[in-house]
Amino acid sequence: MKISIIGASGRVGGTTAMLLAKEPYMKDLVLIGREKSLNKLNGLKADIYDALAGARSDANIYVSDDNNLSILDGSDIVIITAGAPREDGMSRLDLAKINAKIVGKYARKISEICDTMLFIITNPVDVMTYKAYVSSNFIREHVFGLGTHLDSLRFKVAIAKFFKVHIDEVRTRIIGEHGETMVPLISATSIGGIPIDKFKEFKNLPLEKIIEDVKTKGDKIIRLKGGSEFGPASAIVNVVRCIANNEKRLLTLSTYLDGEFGLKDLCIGVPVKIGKNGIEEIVDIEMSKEEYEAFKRSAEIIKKYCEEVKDL
Ligand SMILES: NC(=O)c1ccc[n+]([C@@H]2O[C@H](COP(=O)([O-])OP(=O)(O)OC[C@H]3O[C@@H](n4cnc5c(N)ncnc54)[C@H](O)[C@@H]3O)[C@@H](O)[C@H]2O)c1
Repeated sequence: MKISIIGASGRVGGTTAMLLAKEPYMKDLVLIGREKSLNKLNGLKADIYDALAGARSDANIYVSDDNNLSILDGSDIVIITAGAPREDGMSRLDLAKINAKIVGKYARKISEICDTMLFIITNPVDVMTYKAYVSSNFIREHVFGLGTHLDSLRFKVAIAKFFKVHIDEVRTRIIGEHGETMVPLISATSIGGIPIDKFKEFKNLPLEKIIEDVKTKGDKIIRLKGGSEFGPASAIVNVVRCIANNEKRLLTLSTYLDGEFGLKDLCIGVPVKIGKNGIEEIVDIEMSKEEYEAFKRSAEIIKKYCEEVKDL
């Protein structure tokens, strides 16, 4: 596979590059950054090559600045992690507007160069996925964002630790915004195939605290070590692996809705089947009344932001 990363000089882009280069299906990995990041990207390339022999990977790594995006031609997937960090006094909408210009510009240019899949990581990720979709001429199956996949993984770990079971026994997901209004789907949570609320210990599960921890996990990691990278990069590789191996797993990614779940013209985290064709199905599940109400509230907030950035 040929996979390109725009924003590879950053934390998430760099760690994703390292993890991806070791995957068995990787043939060509392209690292893109701004001109001023070229030294860093070349250092990253040299460092990753050192790691490949032990991993028995013979992937090729290429580096380019973003003035030469034609190198993206032939990419199966282009991952966008480029974005400005939130600064003091900046609202989420301020950041959304700045990053929408960056993501929109790249999405438009990429769609002029090649037919590929766009995988958006830049925050606010639902709004950026929408901006990438409307700025490119790609079909919606080929434009998706990391959405609440990482949040779902964080929730899964917390449940496994509480019930003291192996992580693989837990099935769960969080849908909605990758942000404050995310919605945990207890109705879709099971341990060893048994609905979680059938367990006696369920009544002691500190659900509100766990959800608050999931919501603030990113901020906590930023405070403690400057930013998260292993979690997001591993979540990104999960998704890429599904596409590379045509795994058809049900993950929770941000995708463009056109009537599913009663919603239109926004991108939001929902269960999707993912395989070699990208988003192969939006899984329009039933949820409890309370969950659906919370999901709709989450969608309203994202939609407002999408409208603000649509024509930037
Ligand atoms: N969706 C998720 O679950 C999730 C998880 C973690 C991080 N993120 C987001 O991913 C993005 C990257 O995070 P990070 O920790 O790697 O950040 P970072 O600051 O380490 O890296 C950002 C990258 O963007 C580039 N960049 C900055 N301004 C740019 C501009 N104007 N034009 C082009 N490129 C520019 C930087 O050079 C760098 O390569 C952020 O938006 C972050 O919020 C999303």
